Amino acid sequence: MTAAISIQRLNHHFGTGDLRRQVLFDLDLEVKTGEIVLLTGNSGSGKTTLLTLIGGLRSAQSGSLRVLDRELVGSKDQALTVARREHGYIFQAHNLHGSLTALQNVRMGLEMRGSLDLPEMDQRASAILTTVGLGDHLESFPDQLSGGQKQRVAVARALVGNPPLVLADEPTAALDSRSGRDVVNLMQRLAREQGCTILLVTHDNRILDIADRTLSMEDGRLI
Ligand SMILES: Nc1ncnc2c1ncn2[C@@H]1O[C@H](COP(=O)(O)OP(=O)(O)OP(=O)(O)O)[C@@H](O)[C@H]1O
Repeated sequence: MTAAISIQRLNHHFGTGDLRRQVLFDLDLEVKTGEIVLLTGNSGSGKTTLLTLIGGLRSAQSGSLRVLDRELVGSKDQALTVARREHGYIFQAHNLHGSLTALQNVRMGLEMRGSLDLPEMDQRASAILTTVGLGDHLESFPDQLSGGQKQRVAVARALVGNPPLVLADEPTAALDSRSGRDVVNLMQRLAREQGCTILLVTHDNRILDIADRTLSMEDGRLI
């Protein structure tokens, strides 16, 4: 299997001058295509920083960071924008648009790609919402949905475009154990069906069993 993510000697600093501080130290990591990898570690250990670098949400400074066969260290903003379109993101605070229905929120996951017409986008959005158990809530607005339902909309939006890589930052943190379990089971099932790679940051011990591999970070290092 080829690597979806390949990292060598990755370092990262925040700030400049006297305030410059190193937060990631000499990371090496390979994640294979189709692998589900969980990333755990104490608060402040660097998990989110690593996830945002892999996702092209911030610029990688040194070492090598290859994601889906694209080198991100030294990449221009434009190349990072192109890279970002290939990933699905799921965040703790689901980031749904309050003025859009569940269907319209999920459709946004396809609109960025720009290759499908409206009826086809609606059909795919509605199909994946049905898969996540929200077929009866296509026209619901986020504030008409429970936390678990909103998170399932966010999962549907991240996965609707069949991204080869899904990055998730504490997707279950705001959920009770039953909803959290539903959300990760769903991610796992869709990942297996679509063959995508998942990297998931979590403090949630209840979901460790979905992983092919669990990594831990401490003070900016992978241990
Ligand atoms: N934009 C920033 N500017 C300066 N320092 C930052 C910035 N973002 C994060 N840091 C620092 O980098 C370190 C790693 O933070 P990061 O958010 O990656 O940790 P984390 O493991 O995801 O923590 P948590 O589990 O609390 O989300 C912390 O010391 C944090 O204070």
